[in-house]
Amino acid sequence: MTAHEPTASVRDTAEAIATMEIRGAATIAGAAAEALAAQARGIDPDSPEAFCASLRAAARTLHETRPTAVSLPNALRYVLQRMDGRDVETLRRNVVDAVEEFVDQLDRAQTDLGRVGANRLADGDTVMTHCHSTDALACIEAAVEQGKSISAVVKETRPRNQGHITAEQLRDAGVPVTLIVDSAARRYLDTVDHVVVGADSIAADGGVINKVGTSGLAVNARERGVPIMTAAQTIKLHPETLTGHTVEIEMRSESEVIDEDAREAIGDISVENPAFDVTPPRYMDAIVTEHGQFPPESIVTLMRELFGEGAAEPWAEP
Ligand SMILES: O=P(O)(O)OC[C@H]1O[C@H](OP(=O)(O)O)[C@H](O)[C@@H]1O
Repeated sequence: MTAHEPTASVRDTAEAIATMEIRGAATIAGAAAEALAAQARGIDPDSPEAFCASLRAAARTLHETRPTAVSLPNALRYVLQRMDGRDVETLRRNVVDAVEEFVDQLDRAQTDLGRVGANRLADGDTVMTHCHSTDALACIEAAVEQGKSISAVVKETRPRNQGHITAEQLRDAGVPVTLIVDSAARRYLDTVDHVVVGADSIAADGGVINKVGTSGLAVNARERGVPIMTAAQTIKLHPETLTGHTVEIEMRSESEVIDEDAREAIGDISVENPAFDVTPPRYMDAIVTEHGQFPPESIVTLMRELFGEGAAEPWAEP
């Protein structure tokens, strides 16, 4: 291994993110930051420049895994911007400290936004969920902690069925759960009081990029008069959209949609598997963050406050 190559720990984390063994925007961010700390601890470069080059290379490897959740580059940027010092030991300490600080903030932000989201829920409410979002769950769990009785209708969320994880975690929190197939969502909207989803990225115009199926759910919720909120800590804000960039939607393998036997039996068709979609701001009632709730159209104000006019690549040299 040359000094610039990622350590095994970075390669393992990158592999786990790409295969979705580690998944969910906030969890990916925490894992990527921890991998940078492991890289900082695990190398013995002969100069401060070599240390920095090695951390930047690790950041690139981690970034190349999945394209949509901006929490990943935001995490890398947070840590690398604090990579400061004239000697290797100082640089190492600063990176490790920045990672600890980042992970603390991640946990605190989720707790804080959970309380905000919980205030939107009333005692006796039934909520509908899509996919598995730790930010969305934080809102429901905080409502339960406030003493509210909450029930949930959980969409299974094909093709990877992350709804099963949501169902299990809500059951553990004492929330009665009804699991439904995705196509039953509109029927069950008549029985719910609120839809709560997470986000992988939020664009400057207030568009919410989340697990595919969110936009259809939001349109149906609006048609049924059911309020829908996105729970998203501010590391989900996508700074590059401030300067006109769009968010890349990850296309995943067709093997998640159809197994080999069925594929062979059907023959010559094409299969597509986009992992995310964009919900236009007009179909979302609120974005709930650790800084309070925002109408989607006003999220750009918070974005400018936190990121200025945009952001460079995480590995850009200062
Ligand atoms: O950060 P938290 O709220 O945990 O998750 C946010 C989002 O990340 C997930 O993506 P995937 O399952 O990694 O494709 C879902 O789309 C979920 O809403």
